[in-house]
Amino acid sequence: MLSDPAQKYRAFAPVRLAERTWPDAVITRAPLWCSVDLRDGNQALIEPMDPARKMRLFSTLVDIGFKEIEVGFPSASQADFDFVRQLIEGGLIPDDVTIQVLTPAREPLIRRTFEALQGVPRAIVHVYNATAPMMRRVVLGLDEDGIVELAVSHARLIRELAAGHPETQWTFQYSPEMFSGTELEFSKRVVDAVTAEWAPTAERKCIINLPSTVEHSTPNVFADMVEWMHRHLQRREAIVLSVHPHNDRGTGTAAAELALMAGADRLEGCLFGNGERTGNLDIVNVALNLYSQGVSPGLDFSEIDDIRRTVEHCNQLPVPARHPYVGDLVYTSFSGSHQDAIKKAFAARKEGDVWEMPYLPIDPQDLGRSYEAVIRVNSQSGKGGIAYLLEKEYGLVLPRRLQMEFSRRVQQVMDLEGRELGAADLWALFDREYRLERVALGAVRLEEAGSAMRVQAQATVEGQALLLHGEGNGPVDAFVAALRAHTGAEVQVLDYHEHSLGAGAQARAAAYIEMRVGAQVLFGAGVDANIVNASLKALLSGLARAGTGVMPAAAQEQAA
Ligand SMILES: CC(=O)SCCNC(=O)CCNC(=O)[C@H](O)C(C)(C)COP(=O)(O)OP(=O)(O)OC[C@H]1O[C@@H](n2cnc3c(N)ncnc32)[C@H](O)[C@@H]1OP(=O)(O)O
Ligand SMILES: CC(C)C(=O)C(=O)O
Ligand SMILES: [Mg+2]
Repeated sequence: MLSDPAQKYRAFAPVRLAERTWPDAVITRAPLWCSVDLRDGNQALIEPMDPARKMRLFSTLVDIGFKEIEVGFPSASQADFDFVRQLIEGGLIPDDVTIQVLTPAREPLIRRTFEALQGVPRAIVHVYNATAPMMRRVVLGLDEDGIVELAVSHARLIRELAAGHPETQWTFQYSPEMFSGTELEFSKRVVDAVTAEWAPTAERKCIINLPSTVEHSTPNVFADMVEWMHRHLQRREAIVLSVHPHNDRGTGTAAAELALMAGADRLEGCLFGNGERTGNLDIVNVALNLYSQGVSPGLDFSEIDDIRRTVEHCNQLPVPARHPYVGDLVYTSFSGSHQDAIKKAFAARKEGDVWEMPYLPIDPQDLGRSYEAVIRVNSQSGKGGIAYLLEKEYGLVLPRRLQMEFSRRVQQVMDLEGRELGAADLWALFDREYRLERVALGAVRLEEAGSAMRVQAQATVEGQALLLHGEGNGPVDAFVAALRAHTGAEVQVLDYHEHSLGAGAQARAAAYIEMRVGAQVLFGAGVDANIVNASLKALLSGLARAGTGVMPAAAQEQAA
């Protein structure tokens, strides 16, 4: 890299726009959307879509709700020409959808474009030519007058060819290519000349599309340029003002949103931002940004993963894991403090509440995503995330101090294995740590003895059979007395929690008991169909975890 990049690169000149209004504007309704996936997206693919892929993407775009779809560049190739014919001849264009096709301002290519459109009920003919100074000089070798003449003569040809097919409802669209790099006064001059030729009316508008063919400036400068055009263009009332941002600086979405605030009516872009170089505007991003503000985008992304799969198949390009709203990881928190806040916010949330969820700008379920991936546990996670997963996936509601105890165990495993632990891993670890499978109760007899309760129980702990006898003021107290007698250790219950797991005939109880065993304070946990047995199992679990010798039943009998 250069130590002084100014030797090679020029700063973009700001726009002198007095009293710009866009900074105070608020977007309260969706723009008109036009998908250019099948044209700008397609022309940027390593392998352009085959007809089957094009058709699949077209029908997905229709299902999403796009009413304007640029379906190709029919004069570029036989494949694009045939695709347009297939749509028209197959009657595959829904009545509320208008197809759009792109052509350069070149006579043979415009004529070929009209051939492709024969018999179409409605169409947008989109013509472009270079207007930027560098392109005028280097590509076309024309001065400003020459460019205006080029644009107007081809606009005229389009009007004339369309007039020959009154059975079609035509809309004309013009793009000064590299609007983002063209002097504003000159963009206006060309556009005004084109609209003078087309003579649109408020009832039959034309579309003027302002592309940031290459993104050169901060998005506020693009917004100034759009507002300038919005204010200065002739026949504005007869124009649908469209923008077509690309994403070279990574600010395509910002540019599109600020352009809407600056007076644009329509956005062109691609699903998940496919397109030339860094891509076209990501329409999904803007649409869901609107949705997150309570504005209906008029596009349906309820099954966003299905759409992503289709787009990946058609484009043969992956959508990255961090991609806004759709990437695999975009609703996932790994870090402890985020998980803690999400868990608490879910617990505090009531049906019908406005969505106010830390770290989740929209509800993943609205896009067909489950909450499963919201929290994932790795070495950056804390107790909140672990507890969330066990609760969401296995119904265990761990008391806070048990969460802290178990998360230390999880951390040890994580440090050892250095990998992410899923809900099933956590459940397996919980099961192992709290001996859920390794504590069993056989016959348990409880009987009242005056005001006391007497218990006699057969149990198996870590493969050892036990016979337990004790008396206390309730089943738990009596069982604690039995454990005390059995182990000779001081056993004391410090805290007790239980809840049901599941509902109906399959319901079980989970019990968590914080206990002192000798000098140790720790938790035991038990799950059983019977609530008392769940508690007794929790006591045995704690005892086993404490490592206090549990005597087998045979040895016990001998000792007796
Ligand atoms: C910003 C955008 O996305 S614009 C859309 C871009 N998309 C595409 O280009 C995809 C489809 N394109 C194609 O298939 C081809 O480029 C075609 C069929 C359009 C044209 O192919 P070719 O005729 O072989 O020309 P090629 O693309 O190589 O070069 C363009 C030529 O047209 C000239 N040209 C460009 N615009 C115009 C114009 N409006 N009028 C006259 N000539 C023009 C260029 O100067 C160049 O001329 P040269 O060959 O004498 O130097
Ligand atoms: C043809 C035009 C609209 C284009 O794709 C661009 O300038 O990016
Ligand atoms: Mg483009």
